[in-house]
Amino acid sequence: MAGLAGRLARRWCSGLLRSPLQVPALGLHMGGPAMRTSQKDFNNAVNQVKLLKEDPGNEVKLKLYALYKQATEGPCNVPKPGVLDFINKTKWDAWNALGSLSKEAARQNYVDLVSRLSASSESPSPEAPAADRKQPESDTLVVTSEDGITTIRLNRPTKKNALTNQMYHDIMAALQAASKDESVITVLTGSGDYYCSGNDLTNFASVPPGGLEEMARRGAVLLRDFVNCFIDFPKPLVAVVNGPAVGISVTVLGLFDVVYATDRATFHTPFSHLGQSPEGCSSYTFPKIMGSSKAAEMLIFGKKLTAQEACAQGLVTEVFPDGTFQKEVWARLKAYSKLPPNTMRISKQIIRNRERETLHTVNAEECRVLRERWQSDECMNAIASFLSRKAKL
Ligand SMILES: CCCCC/C=C/CC(=O)SCCNC(=O)CCNC(=O)[C@H](O)C(C)(C)COP(=O)(O)OP(=O)(O)OC[C@H]1O[C@@H](n2cnc3c(N)ncnc32)[C@H](O)[C@@H]1OP(=O)(O)O
Repeated sequence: MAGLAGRLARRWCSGLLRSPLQVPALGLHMGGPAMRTSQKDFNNAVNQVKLLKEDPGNEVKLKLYALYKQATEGPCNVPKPGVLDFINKTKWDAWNALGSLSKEAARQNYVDLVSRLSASSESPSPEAPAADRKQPESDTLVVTSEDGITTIRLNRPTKKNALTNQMYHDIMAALQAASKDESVITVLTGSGDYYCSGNDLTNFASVPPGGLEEMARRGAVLLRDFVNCFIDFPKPLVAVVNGPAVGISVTVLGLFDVVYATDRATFHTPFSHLGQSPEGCSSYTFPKIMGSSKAAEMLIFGKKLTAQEACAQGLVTEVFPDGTFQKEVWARLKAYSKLPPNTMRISKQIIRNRERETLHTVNAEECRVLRERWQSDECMNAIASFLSRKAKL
């Protein structure tokens, strides 16, 4: 499943390549001073776009759209679409960002861009990174099993391992499989410089036919099922936090048995900034782990903890220098994986079982509250700000 903005953008961008940008036909009035780019060059470039062999990606299509509008209509002169009209707002932002660029310069830029795209689509370099090409969904999670350890690796480093809807499903399936496989320890970790940047905010951009209400209902069901998998996981569960962690990737840590972190990691739950409320049972586990006032500072005010602070508060088991993190942690986990599996499982059960029912109740309540939050103006505005690149943490 693709995210909201991505999907919306893809939908209009694909139309954009089929018909000349879904804007008025090219009966252009391009008089004025001598131009380096003739109307014929420009018309040719518009036609050439439709013949590109490779999809140039959404960013480029957005650039083409904006240049086309500027070249044909001049500076953006239409009212800004509403905050929830994501597609048109993204297009408007791109056009508006060209400011007072002249029609002539926009035409030239458009022709230059198309000519670069045509050249690269004629001679593709296999070594060139396919930045705009979408990875198959299955690549965003990599599951391996070795030395008695099943490792579930978030593998979307270019998006800081933000969790798409598909990834929630894949992680649930991986946990189900790991609970039954031969391994004795299960590890969750990330690829690249981040552990995980939390929920992919574009998940909220795909508003289904039932509207915001239906989107919030589906989100709450998915979140509840996802967190339940952590509550019920029967074997020792270890987080190897290889970098900064945000949102839901932090809150579920309270349901892990052990959390190892690089000293580069940070722990951030910016729910108030996003008009959202705590999940992952953190409204229960965090006060229990670190005391209610420290938990409030994280969950209400969004205080970001360093790895050392998170360790001092009991959320992290141990912090390692980044240079030796992987080596030290995996050596230790390999040694632990030689311990008797049944004994470890039984010990986990006796530690966790007492509060399992409570955790399910907490999870259900947090999802109920979030379902309402996701329909609030505060939340929608925060997400729209992020999607329009105006805000980040
Ligand atoms: C089923 C629903 C369940 C819902 C459960 C609810 C969970 C709540 C949460 O998880 S709340 C937390 C949500 N996360 C965020 O708010 C983080 C948003 N991201 C950022 O603020 C920043 O990206 C950053 C601080 C994580 C990293 O900043 P940096 O400058 O180092 O890197 P970039 O911003 O350039 O990021 C690289 C690209 O990755 C995209 N990206 C990063 N995080 C997310 C995200 N959470 N959602 C969507 N996209 C994300 C970012 O947009 C860049 O993409 P681009 O290269 O295409 O521009």
